[in-house]
Amino acid sequence: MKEQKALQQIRQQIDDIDLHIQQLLNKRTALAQEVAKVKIENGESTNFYRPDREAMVLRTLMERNEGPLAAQEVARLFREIMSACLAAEQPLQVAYLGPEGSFTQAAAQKHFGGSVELQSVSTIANVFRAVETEHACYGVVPVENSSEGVISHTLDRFITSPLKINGEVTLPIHHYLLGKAASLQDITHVYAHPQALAQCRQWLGDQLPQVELIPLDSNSEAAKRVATMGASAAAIAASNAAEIYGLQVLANNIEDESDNTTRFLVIGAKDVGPSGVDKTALLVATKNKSGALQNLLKPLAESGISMTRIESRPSRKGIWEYVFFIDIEGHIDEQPVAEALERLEQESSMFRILGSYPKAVL
Ligand SMILES: C=C(O[C@@H]1C=C(C(=O)O)C=C[C@H]1O)C(=O)O
Repeated sequence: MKEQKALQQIRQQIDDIDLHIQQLLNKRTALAQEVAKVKIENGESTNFYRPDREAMVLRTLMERNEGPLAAQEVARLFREIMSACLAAEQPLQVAYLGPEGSFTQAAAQKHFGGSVELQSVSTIANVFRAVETEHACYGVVPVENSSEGVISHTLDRFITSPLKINGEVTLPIHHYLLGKAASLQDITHVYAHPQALAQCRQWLGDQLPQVELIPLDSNSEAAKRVATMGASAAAIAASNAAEIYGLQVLANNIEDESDNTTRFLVIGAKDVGPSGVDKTALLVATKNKSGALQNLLKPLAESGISMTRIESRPSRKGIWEYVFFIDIEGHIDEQPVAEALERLEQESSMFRILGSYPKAVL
């Protein structure tokens, strides 16, 4: 009886707080709508998304958090609040490498929250096209995996696309073997994206040494296909693909590296302002790979700008032997970065800034 009363009192307090939270959320939404009005008055387009501002809001929340809610949880909740506020200004269309249930969809959701309109697109090239043709405001594509390296399809599209990098998302990746087989012995074919096949190479070699491995455009495409096939077919995909396509989980966490992580890029048509903790991606070419590369990178080293990644790819244009994808820390609007890049540009035969964007917060 006493316990019941105590619970009742606590729940009354929770109800009161919920009322306040709800009123405050509606006030916050109304203010976001006011921001939208001001943006329209200033002649901005109806794309109100500001990744720099959102990153700043999330970082501030995490820094000042005193618990008992974990900072990561607070950020996740506010990610959703901002997503809802933005949708109340104007819903965003975001194209991602599908089909439904793909890791890229999970990355898009993690970055934009649940209130955006997600559009499933069949290839990386089509994600770029959807944004280039303004069928979507933003796109999300995978760019590198911690165990398998770079996704060259994505990098190669930047050589010809005018789009900018507006953000990054990192996602821990766990692979599942999905299908209808009663036992692993019944499986003769395994379908998946080449990256997933590579990330599970050892497990497949140990557990299914005889099967034929068939590469497809995406893991969820593999799950979708396997759903129409007999019990000898299996797919490697994310766990949520099992539910979406009505398949059984035959084995879980089959990736060879337990800390397997994929990094995704958010692409858009516009530049993003500085958020205080940013990265800049460059596309640079030299005529002579070995000698010129050192000169190219000297301005960065001399300005103390840290380079977080360099990747070389064949230029595909014939004029240059190689192009380099370089990631550095800092935003192009910061003076030391701008100065170093000006010098770097002088050393290169082609130079493009693919975008300055906030470092992933979540
Ligand atoms: C409200 C704004 O618009 C959007 C919504 C935001 C929010 O809910 O805090 C932040 C940035 C924008 O994506 C704004 O620009 O401040």
